[in-house]
Amino acid sequence: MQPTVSALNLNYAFGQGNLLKPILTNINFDIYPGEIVILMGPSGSGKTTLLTLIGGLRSVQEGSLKILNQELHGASKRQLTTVRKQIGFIFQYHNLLKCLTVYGNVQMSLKLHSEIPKCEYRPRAIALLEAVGLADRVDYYPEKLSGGQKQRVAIARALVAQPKLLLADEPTSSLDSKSGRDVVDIIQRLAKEEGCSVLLVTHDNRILDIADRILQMEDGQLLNTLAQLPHPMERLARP
Ligand SMILES: Nc1ncnc2c1ncn2[C@@H]1O[C@H](COP(=O)(O)OP(=O)(O)OP(=O)(O)O)[C@@H](O)[C@H]1O
Repeated sequence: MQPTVSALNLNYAFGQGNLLKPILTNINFDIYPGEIVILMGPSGSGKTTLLTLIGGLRSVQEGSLKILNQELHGASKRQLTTVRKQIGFIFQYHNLLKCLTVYGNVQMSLKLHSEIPKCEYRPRAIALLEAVGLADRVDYYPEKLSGGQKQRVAIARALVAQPKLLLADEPTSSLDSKSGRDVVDIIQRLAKEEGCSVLLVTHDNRILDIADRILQMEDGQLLNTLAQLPHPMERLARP
């Protein structure tokens, strides 16, 4: 089984010369198809930086980072765009467009994919909105929705094009505990149904049970490295 994400000796720094500030040091890990991995660690330890590298939103400086078999180190803008299109993103604040309805926000993701025929936009978007429990809010504007409902629209938007990888940065931090629970339950259910790998950054201890694996980051290093972890096939084989 090919990993969805594969990081090898990955280093990253902000700044240059005397002001060089190492942020990520010798990061090694893999994420396999269908796995849900939670990334935890103190504020400033480098979690968001790692997530944005994986999402092709920053350039890899040193080491290897393969996403869906595409090496991001040295990748062209075009290659990065192609990789980004295959990833679903969910951020702390849903980032919905206020001027578009719920349907319009979800449909936007599909428009990035020229291979998806226009006639499929509506049925696909509605199916996802039903899956996140918002079938009756399709034509609403975001301002009429609660925080939890907005975040569920963001999930639908992230998953509607059936990405192989979902990156979520603090998806529950702006939500009360019940809405937060609903949001991660939906992420877990849809990810498993679609065989999508998930990397989720959180400080929220209440949602750790959805993880197949938890990675701890401290001062830009992963504490539990790949070498100490069982291979996913081994885990699956256990009773
Ligand atoms: N654009 C930037 N330029 C310089 N330093 C930065 C930049 N962005 C982040 N940093 C620094 O990099 C370090 C890691 O930041 P990062 O946002 O990845 O941490 P984090 O673990 O996600 O933190 P939090 O949990 O608070 O979101 C921090 O010390 C931060 O100040």
